[in-house]
Amino acid sequence: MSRVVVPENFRRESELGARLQNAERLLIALDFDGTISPLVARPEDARALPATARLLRKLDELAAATVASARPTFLALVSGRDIASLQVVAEPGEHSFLVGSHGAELRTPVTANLDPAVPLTEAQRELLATVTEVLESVQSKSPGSFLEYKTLSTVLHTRGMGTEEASGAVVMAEKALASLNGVSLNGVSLKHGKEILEAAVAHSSKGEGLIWLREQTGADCLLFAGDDVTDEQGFAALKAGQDVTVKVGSGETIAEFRIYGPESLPALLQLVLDVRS
Ligand SMILES: O=P(O)(O)OC[C@H]1O[C@H](O[C@H]2O[C@H](CO)[C@@H](O)[C@H](O)[C@H]2O)[C@H](O)[C@@H](O)[C@@H]1O
Repeated sequence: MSRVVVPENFRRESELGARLQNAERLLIALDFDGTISPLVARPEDARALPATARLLRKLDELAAATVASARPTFLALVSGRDIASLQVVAEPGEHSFLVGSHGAELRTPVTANLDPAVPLTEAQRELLATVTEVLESVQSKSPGSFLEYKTLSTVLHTRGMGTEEASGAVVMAEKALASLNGVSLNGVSLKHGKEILEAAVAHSSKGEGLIWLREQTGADCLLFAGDDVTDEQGFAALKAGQDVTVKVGSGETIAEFRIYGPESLPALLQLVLDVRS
């Protein structure tokens, strides 16, 4: 069971603080929607809470200042969004690593601002067009739903619909995809998230993204905070008792610690700055 840490207690949570302080090479990896930003009706309207945005800028500066030192602190955003969308809504600093599309897109600070376009194979392009057509048909029969078009996936959003209508739309989409004639769905990864169903043409996970980040940074302690079901694969890839896993908000989790929501994140980031600056 994860331990709830309320902001006022961070300083007394000696174990959490000690791991962050004692790490030689620390990496702070944060999910975006539901962690850095509160969840909102439209994906394009999501933004970091002002206090979080300010502290992320400070952590990005800390990353720049310590990168060549014996005790670096690295920062990464690890999102289900594609990197092009993440750059717009998260406005990441120049010294941050970016993991987009649930681990399928990987950028170091040096490559983060290069062309975000991901080359798709012809087969992926065709498959994405096919699943998108299916989801468009479902969406047209599901008032209140809408689609989000991403580099490697299409997402059916049901936020704002009634609970029954929303689960009906998701089931309809799953059935329609499963009954596609003559199309192999081996290349499709279906991901359930918070009031979304995503059909991706790349198989990747946040766990793979975090393993890549550890290789890139040589971090001996990695803090990962996330709110969604896809973040559980990230928690699973980390080392119990050495790394720090933080579930943001309610819901089942394998994370060791839990905070109430995005509004509690600034206190955690401030603790990181206090023990690492
Ligand atoms: O890994 P994340 O950075 O948390 O991205 C996961 C998905 O986030 C977005 O959807 C969620 O946030 C939306 C805006 O707050 C909300 O409307 C939606 O209901 C949430 O599921 C994003 O739109 C997806 O593409 C990401 O995969």
